[in-house]
Amino acid sequence: MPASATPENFFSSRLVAKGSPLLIAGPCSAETEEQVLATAHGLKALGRVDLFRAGIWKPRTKPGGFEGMGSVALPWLQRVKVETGIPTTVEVATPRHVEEALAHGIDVLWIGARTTVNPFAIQELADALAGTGVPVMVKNPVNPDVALWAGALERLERAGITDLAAIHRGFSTFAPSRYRNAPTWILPIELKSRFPQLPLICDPSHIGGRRDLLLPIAQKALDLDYDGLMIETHPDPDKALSDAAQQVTPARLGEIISELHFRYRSSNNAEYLNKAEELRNKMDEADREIMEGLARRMALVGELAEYKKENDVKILQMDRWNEIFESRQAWARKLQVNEKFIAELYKLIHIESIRRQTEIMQRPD
Ligand SMILES: O=C(O)C(=O)C[C@]1(C(=O)O)C=C[C@@H](O)C=C1
Repeated sequence: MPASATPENFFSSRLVAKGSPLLIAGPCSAETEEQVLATAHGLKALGRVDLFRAGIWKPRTKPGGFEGMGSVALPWLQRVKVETGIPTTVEVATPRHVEEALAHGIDVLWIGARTTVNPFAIQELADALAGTGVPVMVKNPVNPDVALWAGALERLERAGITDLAAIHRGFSTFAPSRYRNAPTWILPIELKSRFPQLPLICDPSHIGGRRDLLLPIAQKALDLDYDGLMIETHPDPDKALSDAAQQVTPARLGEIISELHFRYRSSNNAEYLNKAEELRNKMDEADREIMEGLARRMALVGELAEYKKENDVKILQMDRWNEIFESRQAWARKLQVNEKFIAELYKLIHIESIRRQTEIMQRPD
């Protein structure tokens, strides 16, 4: 997938040159020329912003909200680049957006979560982008579907757009959550394992939806080896026309960045390497024991299934299952293992046990 670092590759070359995560910042929406320039100069003063973002065309959930200033705001971004030297990025959702953004010298484009879900829209964008050589960032689709995210990246790559990055902005969910969009970290990790060279950027503003969550989310992303952060900033966040609760001033962004702890991928310290290896060996042993325990359990399930079959007894035993489900969580509490994790693990074990028993019950004698 996406090309490895070449000098003209926007993301990789900046990452290599900087040696630390990329920082993308700017307002959720461009509202006025003054607001855009005030934000940009505030960010310039931090001295570490790599890319200035602003929403020009805003896909809103409900009609009647602020839908962005549209093309009139593009010259404001041109001024940002001239006055601060920071390259700019906007969200594009249609071929017309691509054309207008490129005509105004926008350096990088991003595709939003509501567009990534739609392969027709992505294909139209890929066709419009073909041959432009413009760097593109692809946000995750709103629904937790890593294949759609990967599919969008592949469509762009097939159109010859190889200067790509992915943005993790969280996923919609019905379940109550402290987040605006559930991070579901396992999905970006899955994307990373499919495309190891692809820069991965976290958008804590859309995941958290609240200023106080920016720091912990950004820290977690850095600890998960993300390559960059995109954080919304506004000179007067409470008065922002969109997403007021999640925006921070450029000065606050500076504080957040200084509070972040930048860790290393690994260490050359011999003592660390020895100790890590020793602990990993012990973890290998623990995993082998877990596996042996699971194999023993599944063999017992098989024996029980044969016996049930002989005696015409059903697979599902709700009382026994409830007892197991409760008692294993109690054991977890006692052993200080995360109860929710054990609950999820036992749901999987139950499903596997049922699958195994079904196989035995339905096997012709
Ligand atoms: O105890 C049983 O009857 C089983 O079938 C075993 C088992 C389990 O794996 O623990 C599986 C299915 C039942 O719903 C309850 C428990």
